[in-house]
Amino acid sequence: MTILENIRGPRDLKALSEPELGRLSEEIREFLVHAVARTGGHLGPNLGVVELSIALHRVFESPVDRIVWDTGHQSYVHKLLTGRQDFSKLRGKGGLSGYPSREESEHDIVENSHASTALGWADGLAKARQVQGEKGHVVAVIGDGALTGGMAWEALNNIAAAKNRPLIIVVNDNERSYAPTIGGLANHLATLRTTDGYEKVLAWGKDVLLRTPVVGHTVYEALHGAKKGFKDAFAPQGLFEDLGLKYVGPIDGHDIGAVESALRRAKRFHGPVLVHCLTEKGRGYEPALAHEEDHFHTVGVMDPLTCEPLAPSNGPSWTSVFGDEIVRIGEEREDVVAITAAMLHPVGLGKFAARFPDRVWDVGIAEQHAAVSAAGLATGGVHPVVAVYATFLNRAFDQLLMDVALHRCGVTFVLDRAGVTGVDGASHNGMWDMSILQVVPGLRIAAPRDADQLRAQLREAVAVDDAPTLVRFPKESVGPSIPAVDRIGGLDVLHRGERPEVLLVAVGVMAPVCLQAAELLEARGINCTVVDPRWVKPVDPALPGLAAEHRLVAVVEDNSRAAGVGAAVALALEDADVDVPVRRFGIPEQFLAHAKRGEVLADIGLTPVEVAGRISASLAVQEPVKETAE
Ligand SMILES: Cc1ncc(C[n+]2csc(CCOP(=O)(O)OP(=O)(O)O)c2C)c(N)n1
Ligand SMILES: CC(=O)[C@@H](O)[C@H](O)COP(=O)(O)O
Ligand SMILES: [Mg+2]
Repeated sequence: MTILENIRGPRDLKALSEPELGRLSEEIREFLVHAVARTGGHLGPNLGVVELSIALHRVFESPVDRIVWDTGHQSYVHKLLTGRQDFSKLRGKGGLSGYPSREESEHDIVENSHASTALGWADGLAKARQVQGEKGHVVAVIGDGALTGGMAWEALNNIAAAKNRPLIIVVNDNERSYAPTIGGLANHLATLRTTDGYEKVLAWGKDVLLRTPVVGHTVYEALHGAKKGFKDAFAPQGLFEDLGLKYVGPIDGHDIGAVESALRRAKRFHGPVLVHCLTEKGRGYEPALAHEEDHFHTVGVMDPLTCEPLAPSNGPSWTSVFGDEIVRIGEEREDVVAITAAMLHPVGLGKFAARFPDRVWDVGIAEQHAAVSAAGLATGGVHPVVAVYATFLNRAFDQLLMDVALHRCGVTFVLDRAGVTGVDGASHNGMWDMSILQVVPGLRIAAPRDADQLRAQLREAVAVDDAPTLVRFPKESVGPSIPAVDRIGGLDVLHRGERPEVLLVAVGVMAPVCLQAAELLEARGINCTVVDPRWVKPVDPALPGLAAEHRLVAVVEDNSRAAGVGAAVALALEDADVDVPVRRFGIPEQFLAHAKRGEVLADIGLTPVEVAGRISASLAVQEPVKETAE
């Protein structure tokens, strides 16, 4: 039995000796590399928090002490130490989530994988403790990347104001988001990282002075309580101390003893305290440390020895098609610039950045700033392309509405991971964009069905300079091109049956589903028309008239059913006094459990069989069409 196998819960950590803790760290790293290589997941971030997680669970008494993980992608070690060691189906259907999960454990609190929220959660938890007179510590673990998010500073502003409300912030500073963390904060953290003199002097002072009879203790207390000036001489605390937080660090985040000592000091402090831990993303696994792009932030299924991907590639991804086309556009249009929120490569801007380094900005994990800055860029005379994952645009809704759209700024948003993403769980699905953005006046939304359409719609989008535009596509390989057989208004006709009864409106990647559903229906004698609107907002003016020629309209989208494209089409028919029934196929108003994208789509009925079945059933209950006299 390994030491790790004997850890059933945090209590089992308390009695381990220093050598045993060292062995445990090695066992955990060995476990992580092999387990995550088998399933895919956040290998780099978790290799970086092995000692930190062990120290946290030795010093604090979770779940009475509340430990909140920001973003939560780095909670695998926490899971291993809190009774969850079956990683065989990590992020898979019925297996462990890749993020904290209340359903899995009482030790887990925040399931939201959107960064920069942990300090806000901790602020609330600490206030609740204080109001109820409850004992127990509140600890928030936040990465240096997540600290670049505005919400973290809103929380810090509140936390620092409450001098008598204990709250411990552990900054897991590995100097990276995916890429090296950017901005003034990153530079400040770097300053703190390189001036650890104060801690060393303090450690020396404690060691020597406390052994010095009579005066030693007094001198040590004086040293320890030294004014800010003394401390600044060794480690300019600046930012955090000026905010009113006690700063402890920088601490070697891979030295369990040092981290424990710092956490115990923080524990004794009756107010907000920040413990700055220096860690290494990918620690202990050379291929991760050598991976300059992101230190194996997320890996697919791979051979742990060679790091060769083992999952079959099904051809180019939507991301790569976007990444190549935006470079071509950048060659033709000097005014096109790009913005990423700490995800340059994941959103496909790596090639653009290499080609046009002065025309791309990484704003940190700051989607709201990205949108407002884009409004400024557009007003300043250039055309910004803001590339983010669909789910993360949610937090920039107000900025898109009130800064970009209200001022009719020519900004193009490119949403990757739109629709069901699957393995990253509920908060990662890009399922809300085409619902919440329906209410943005002037915004135009495109959903390409294949690579050719992505290229074309992206070009159409960046050509608009007096309104925001948005192009969205999913996390999967791009399928084969789907040619149009006709065009009606702005609608691409993909299929036109004889005397069709059903109009299938295929939104983006749902085109193959609709074409297969049409085949199934026609096998039952129900002929269909299948159209791809390309631009789903505003609804194409030709759609109501086309709908009027059919008995039923079915809108199929990889987006929430509520207030989605289907709802917009129904409204357009109503406004045109076209009383043809509309059936909406999309994602139900649920938080979807983690599973593969295909599994989730099947579970929610976004398959040809389900769509055809529902349409057939709808027609069956309709009044039969009266045959008009010949
Ligand atoms: C709002 C938001 N934007 C982007 C992401 C994507 N994302 C996940 S982890 C990560 C980097 C986090 O860096 P850091 O907080 O330093 O944690 P580390 O991975 O270094 O441990 C990013 C950008 C996210 N989860 N949330
Ligand atoms: C935690 C987080 O938000 C990202 O790391 C995300 O998990 C990446 O998702 P992809 O694997 O789809 O790029
Ligand atoms: Mg980091």
